[in-house]
Amino acid sequence: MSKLKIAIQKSGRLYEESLQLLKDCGIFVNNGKDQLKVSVDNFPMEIMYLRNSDIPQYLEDGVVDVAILGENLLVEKGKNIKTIQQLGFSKCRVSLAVPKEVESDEISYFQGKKIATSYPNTLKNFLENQGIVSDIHVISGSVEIAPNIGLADGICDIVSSGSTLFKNGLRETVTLLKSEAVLAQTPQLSAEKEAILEKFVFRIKAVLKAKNSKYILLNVPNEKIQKVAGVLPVLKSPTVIPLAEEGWSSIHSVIDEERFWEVIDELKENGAQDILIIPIDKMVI
Ligand SMILES: Nc1ncnc2c1ncn2[C@@H]1O[C@H](COP(=O)(O)OP(=O)(O)OP(=O)(O)O)[C@@H](O)[C@H]1O
Ligand SMILES: O=P(O)(O)OC[C@H]1O[C@H](OP(=O)(O)OP(=O)(O)O)[C@H](O)[C@@H]1O
Ligand SMILES: [Mg+2]
Repeated sequence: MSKLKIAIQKSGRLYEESLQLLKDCGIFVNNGKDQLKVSVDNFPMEIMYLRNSDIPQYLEDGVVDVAILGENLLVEKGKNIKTIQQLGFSKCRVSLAVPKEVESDEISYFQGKKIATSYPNTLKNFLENQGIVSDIHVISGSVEIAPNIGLADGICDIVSSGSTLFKNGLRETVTLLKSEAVLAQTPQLSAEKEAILEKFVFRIKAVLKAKNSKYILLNVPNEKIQKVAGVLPVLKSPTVIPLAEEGWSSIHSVIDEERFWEVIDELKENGAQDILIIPIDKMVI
């Protein structure tokens, strides 16, 4: 029987959460990461631990079937690779930054300037579209140090919290793109592997949906059920269960975590009491 070969990052920003996602999907990995290729007992899958930056090539060549990698890398490598699913972690952006003394926020600042980056293709395409000609200097890491050591006038690199820029006396000016971890696939998959992938993606969707949703329980006087239920953004319609105390009911529903904070005051104003919010493990709808 076929196994779906999945590449995940060997170590780095994506490693922990990629493994956690597999675990949440009920896929239990047998060995530690010292082995570069490991099998799975309870799902037709084989895991390869690779460098994030090598993964696009492996996908294009069909050496691996699917992979979890940073979306920004697919843009950089420009490969013919299909993104199947956004995974919601390792969120970052690729941005231009300048020494904090530079006043300009404009892309025109970079005209004729030297820019250090690990993402030359992304930068080159962006500058071309903007009609800016710069001298791109490629370095593979610690890009933020470049302006301080006189290597460049600015940089183009990954920014998340912005603390690396801050510590190095730099300031983000222009965002080229936003990125997060994605599940991507090789151009050609056998029907058998497609079927395994479909099961895998089904599980991922259930996990992601559950992460963003919460189970909500609240008590309400019967005459206010309609009003409170009207405030709740529900899946279908809320479950209403009578309480032992006459004239009161318990309403159960599922709510987007973000929406909860939006509607909490409205729920209370409309008579909801004893509100409980509970995490959901998996959600299949
Ligand atoms: N500070 C950050 N915050 C959030 N996501 C990040 C951050 N830095 C990088 N990423 C994302 O995680 C991915 C992996 O980054 P990481 O620095 O671990 O590896 P890498 O340097 O790209 O590659 P390799 O595995 O080849 O050494 C990046 O492609 C990007 O999408
Ligand atoms: O905005 P921040 O939250 O500070 O994150 C941005 C930093 O994170 C990444 O480096 P990483 O720590 O992955 O080191 P690396 O260069 O060795 O990959 C990136 O290259 C930036 O330097
Ligand atoms: Mg990095």
